Amino acid sequence: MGILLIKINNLQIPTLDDVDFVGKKLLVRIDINSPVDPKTGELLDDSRIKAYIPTIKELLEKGNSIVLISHQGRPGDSDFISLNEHANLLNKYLGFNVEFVEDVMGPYAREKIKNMNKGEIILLDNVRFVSEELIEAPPSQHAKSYLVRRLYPLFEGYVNDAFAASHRSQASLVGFPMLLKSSVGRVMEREVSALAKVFNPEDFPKVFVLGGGKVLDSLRIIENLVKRRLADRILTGGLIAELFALAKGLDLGRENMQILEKKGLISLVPRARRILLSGGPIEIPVDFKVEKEGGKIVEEPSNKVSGIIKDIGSTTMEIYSSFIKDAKLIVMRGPMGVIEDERFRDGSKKILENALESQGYLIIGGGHMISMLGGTAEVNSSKVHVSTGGGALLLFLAGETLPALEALDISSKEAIKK
Ligand SMILES: Nc1ncnc2c1ncn2[C@@H]1O[C@H](COP(=O)(O)OP(=O)(O)O)[C@@H](O)[C@H]1O
Ligand SMILES: O=C(OP(=O)(O)O)[C@H](O)COP(=O)(O)O
Repeated sequence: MGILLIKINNLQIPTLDDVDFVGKKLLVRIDINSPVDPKTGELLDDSRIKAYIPTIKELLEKGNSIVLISHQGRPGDSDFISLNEHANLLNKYLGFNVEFVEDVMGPYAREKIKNMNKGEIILLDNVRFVSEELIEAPPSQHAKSYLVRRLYPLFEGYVNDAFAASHRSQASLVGFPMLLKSSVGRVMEREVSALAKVFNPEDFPKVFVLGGGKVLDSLRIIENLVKRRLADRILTGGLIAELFALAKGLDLGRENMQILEKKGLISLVPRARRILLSGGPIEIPVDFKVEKEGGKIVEEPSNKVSGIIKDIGSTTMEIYSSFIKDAKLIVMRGPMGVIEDERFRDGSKKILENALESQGYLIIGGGHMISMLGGTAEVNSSKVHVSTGGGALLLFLAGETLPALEALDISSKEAIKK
């Protein structure tokens, strides 16, 4: 092994400078999971796709042939789609042909991989089409999965560049490093080194703005932040705000309750209440923008909600903006509302504008909020870190060990046996 290992939380993780990936056939786990328009099925943002171009180019320039593997969405959701469109975008940004293989581990995919020539590149289809991928299990168990056993013998090395998925202990993230020589790619390397530099737990006040739809992840994140006293204020939006509103005893009306129930979120109310009782600095919206029967859009105070909640209201925007203005460090993940609908983008837009104008350092993550940046070219990189991660970013900042990084650490220590 080489010498440029990244050291975090006592883990030692090899980078591409530590491994001899030259002229090899490599499996490269990326995370190009992107927001999707539920009406048209089109990708709403391609920043995660663009982020991988340097890693891919570097590996190809070193004479490797590479097979890209990624997930997209979750079964049952409207963004659970094939990676066909992603392949077209990779083609466009790389400037040469990425072959899209509409299969993950079947005979067709394996044959294609076996017959690859040096310098060729394949994108496999959505790895979550294989049900084993969705199981959260330790690396040793995933190393025995069909997915890993079918694919690993075809490769000479594994690169994990999927920072945004590194909080998942899933087969394509933790299984392969148990059997193949492994390293992180440039995206993962950039994220962990940049975040270690810009996130100073001593900075004060630290404001976290957490919205979006992944409520279970957000609860886990908030529990960590509160336990380690890392946040001075946690401003909630999206579905997580609704959960904390219920935990504070607010009545959100029959329709919102039905929506939350359908998503299985009501059972999380006691957990949210425990966070509040332990003194968690949680702020909830004082008003919401709601859609009433017949499609009328109005703002309603949080204690008198009757329509379906779709965004934060304008008084909340003002209050949240004042907290953001005074912050030394702002961490933002997940939109304030249903941003796929133009009528409910204002809350996220206003909060983001204020964060970009503030004197504080801004760390922003999660595909949906990043899509609101409209291309990161204009962002001042000395004041803003645009992360490819959302949940992974927050858990990393909150001090959790991420399973995919842990697997690479185990892999590097076991390398001698490979
Ligand atoms: N009040 C709300 N009700 C339902 N869905 C919401 C609400 N607010 C935000 N969302 C949804 O949350 C989703 C984004 O959440 P998430 O995937 O957690 O964010 P990110 O991709 O940025 O990490 C969007 O599809 C958005 O429509
Ligand atoms: O988009 C992702 O996470 P994020 O919404 O927290 O940024 C990752 O691709 C992980 O996806 P998952 O949360 O369905 O495991």
